[in-house]
Amino acid sequence: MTTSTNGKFDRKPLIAGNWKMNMDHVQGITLLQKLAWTLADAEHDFERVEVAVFPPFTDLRGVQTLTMGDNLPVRYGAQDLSAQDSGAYTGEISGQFLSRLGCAYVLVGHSERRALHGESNELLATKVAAAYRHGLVPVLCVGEGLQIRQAGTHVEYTLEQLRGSLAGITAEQAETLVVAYEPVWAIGTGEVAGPADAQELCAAIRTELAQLFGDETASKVRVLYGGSVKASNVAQILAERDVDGVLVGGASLDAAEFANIVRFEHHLVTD
Ligand SMILES: O=C[C@H](O)COP(=O)(O)O
Repeated sequence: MTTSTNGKFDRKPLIAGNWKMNMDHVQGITLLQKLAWTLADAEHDFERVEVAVFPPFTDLRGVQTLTMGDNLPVRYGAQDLSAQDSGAYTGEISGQFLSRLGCAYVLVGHSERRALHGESNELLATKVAAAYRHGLVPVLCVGEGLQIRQAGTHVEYTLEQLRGSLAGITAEQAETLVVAYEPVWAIGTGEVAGPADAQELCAAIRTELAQLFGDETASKVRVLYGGSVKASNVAQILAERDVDGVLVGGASLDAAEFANIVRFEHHLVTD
């Protein structure tokens, strides 16, 4: 995109779909084909707005096949990875395997993994390091629950997650980092954070990144918002200065809806 005075448009918007534990390998292919056709019909410019999907592990080989060559420039990643590289870790998936399957990204520390699998900031820092070791870009998820939001400590809580989960990474590694701010109270609930709420936290995250890694690095990091994003609310959220994209759950399972989210700039023109 072209340069703007605030620098936002130096960062290519990223529209990411997290399929969670939905879509088996056959359904996943069908969904991605529908998305491809819809975006092709709309002549979507993937150079302008990047599209990525995060299917279940078992879908990744099929997604790789479908996106090979230049036919479908959708990028993809896994929803988690092991902190280890190989060995006796039954049930774990190495970043090395993901890399060999053509993954560009990997989600790290999604709130569902933090809550359901007890993933701590300390563990997540080792997963972030593993992602970089294997050439994957981590999409680090942070965000507060309802009680913390109601207590008014959401900014400090989220920044603590950020600092803890990035412990040990270098400024050079951080340049490619993606952070997703996802308030837990807005995930799958239909409750969407207002654009001003999203901006407040995304800006606070960028300021913290600047303190950790310097202004230049922080200006390159893409900070996404996630939580009940739909085609009807995405344009307002992405109009905010520090929001560089969205991480979409439920609405990414519907090809037409997700394609409309990808085409958010058209809503800006027509809304
Ligand atoms: O990873 C995606 C988020 O958990 C948001 O999910 P949602 O769009 O269904 O609220």
